[in-house]
Amino acid sequence: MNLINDPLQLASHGPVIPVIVIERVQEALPLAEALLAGGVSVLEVTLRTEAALPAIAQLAKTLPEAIVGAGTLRCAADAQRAKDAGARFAVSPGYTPALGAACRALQLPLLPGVATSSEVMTALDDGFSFLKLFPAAAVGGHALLKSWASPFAGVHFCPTGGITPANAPQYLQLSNVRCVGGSWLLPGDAVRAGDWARVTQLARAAQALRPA
Ligand SMILES: O=C(O)C(=O)C[C@H](O)[C@H](O)COP(=O)(O)O
Repeated sequence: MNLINDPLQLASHGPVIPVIVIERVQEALPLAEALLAGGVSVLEVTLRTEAALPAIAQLAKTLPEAIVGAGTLRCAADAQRAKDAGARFAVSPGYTPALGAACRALQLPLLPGVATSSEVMTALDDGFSFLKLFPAAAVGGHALLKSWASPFAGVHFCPTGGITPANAPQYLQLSNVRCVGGSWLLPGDAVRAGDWARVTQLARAAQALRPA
């Protein structure tokens, strides 16, 4: 798999990329194993917690069957940290040319966040055509993506933010949506309780989601 030349391959592993927040490093391995057991192998670990980078490093080393990436990149330094930890891809809530350039220099495939037509055009200018719509539901969701299909033909999206198992099939049915992102596979109470069977069950259900 060559994610650098074709980040869209991230979407070929299943319809849902889980957005993961790791509070304690020791949760990372059981949590990732639970997702893998449910068939979900592309894992976005957000750089929102202290535990994120050590967790990415651990998962990258111990779970070669997982494709572990870093989320919430906001600047070039984040890209460097993600790469150093062993992330194989990166996701950002928004886009700046500086972040795009840093990821390219590091050969770190980037799924950049966009919320407006101008941001789509800025990302396209810099060679990114697989984009995360964020925060999807808040900025127009399904209707926005449908409106973008024609002017932005050839651009693919991973809507994230407000996606649920109930509305995911409608998003997946859009011609310009290749996968969705969401945090629902990892409910806080299940993670705190170590209820990994529930995570596996949610992962399996997510993996089975189909266009409406
Ligand atoms: O931290 C980031 O970079 C993010 O991407 C934020 C996440 O995408 C959303 O928090 C997921 O949204 P929910 O699935 O509605 O919980």
